[in-house]
Amino acid sequence: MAGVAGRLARRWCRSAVRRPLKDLAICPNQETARQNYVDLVSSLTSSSESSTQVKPGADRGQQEYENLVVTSEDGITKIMFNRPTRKNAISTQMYQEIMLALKAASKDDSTITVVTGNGDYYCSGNDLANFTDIPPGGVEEKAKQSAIMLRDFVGTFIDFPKPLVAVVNGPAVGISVTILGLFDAVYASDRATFHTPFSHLGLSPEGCASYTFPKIMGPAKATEMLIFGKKLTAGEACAQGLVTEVFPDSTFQKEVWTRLKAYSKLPPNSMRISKQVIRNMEKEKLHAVNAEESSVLQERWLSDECINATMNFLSKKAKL
Ligand SMILES: CCCCCC/C=C/C(=O)SCCNC(=O)CCNC(=O)[C@H](O)C(C)(C)COP(=O)(O)OP(=O)(O)OC[C@H]1O[C@@H](n2cnc3c(N)ncnc32)[C@H](O)[C@@H]1OP(=O)(O)O
Repeated sequence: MAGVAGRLARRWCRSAVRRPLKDLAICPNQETARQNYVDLVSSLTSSSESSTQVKPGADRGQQEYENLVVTSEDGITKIMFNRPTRKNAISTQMYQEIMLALKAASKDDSTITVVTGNGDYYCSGNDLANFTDIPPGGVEEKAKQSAIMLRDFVGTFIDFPKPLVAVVNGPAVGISVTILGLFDAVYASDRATFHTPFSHLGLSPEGCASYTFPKIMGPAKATEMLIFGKKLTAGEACAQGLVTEVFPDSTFQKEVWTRLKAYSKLPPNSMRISKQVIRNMEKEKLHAVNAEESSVLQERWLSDECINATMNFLSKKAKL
């Protein structure tokens, strides 16, 4: 395994050159109730003050990321996955970039944050080549590092303080589907599909889907997705409550962005506080679920079922 993995790693792994990223502090997401009240009243009573809190993107430079395009305009920060030739598969570096981009968005002056994909896919999930980059500590160490990264990655979505919207422009696979349960709205093109083939890959659910999916769609439908790997159309995902609304692909971008621009003009503090009210009771539970899922996956990654499925994909013997 180590020899094959090493050869595949050399073939697959990206250059070690990393573009430096600005060190971004995490914005405290728990203000005092008093401050929230003062902010909220200010935003509702003073339109001029509210507009200073939501500056359009003119004064914002575009942050440099290797695998994302992040822009901020009209009160909306857009985080776009940008590895279209890899169907926007999430590499190790990309997980880090997404976390940085979300942390930056959580404290910028936008009101809404949108996640979307560049090209024909929304995202094909975890980059299966991530597991070929074996550290000196071996596969056990790799599994441990991956579990920590996964827990941090999903935790960033759990804690995200503003309305978070997914604009699902095409097929979505794996972790890009499971974390949708942590978004506040999901708009999908009718070209999009939703696929979590964990059993096919010898894996188990992450992204808190083991908790959010049964809650959203009921245990029986969640089983079909998370255990049997049933791929849903956008219409099916909408009927089951995972997707907010489906649009024809021909008008998808225009319709969704028109709507989001209107929503972004709503008072930002009010939206943020409403999100807290809706989500905060669940946060502790979600972090516990995230920790448990990550720890179970740490074991799964070392299983023969998972290693064989990954090797089959990387050696071009299998696709979904
Ligand atoms: C480590 C931290 C956390 C891990 C969390 C656990 C996460 C779990 C998951 O996300 S499970 C889901 C994993 N994803 C997959 O299994 C998808 C694998 N990809 C495919 O089956 C297919 O590529 C496809 C169905 C998505 C698209 O098929 P097709 O339209 O025929 O395109 P290509 O296969 O030719 O794709 C183009 C190019 O991209 C490479 N690629 C696509 N997806 C991935 C991927 N997920 N990982 C690695 N590489 C991917 C594909 O191999 C092609 O490469 P090539 O041009 O042949 O070199």
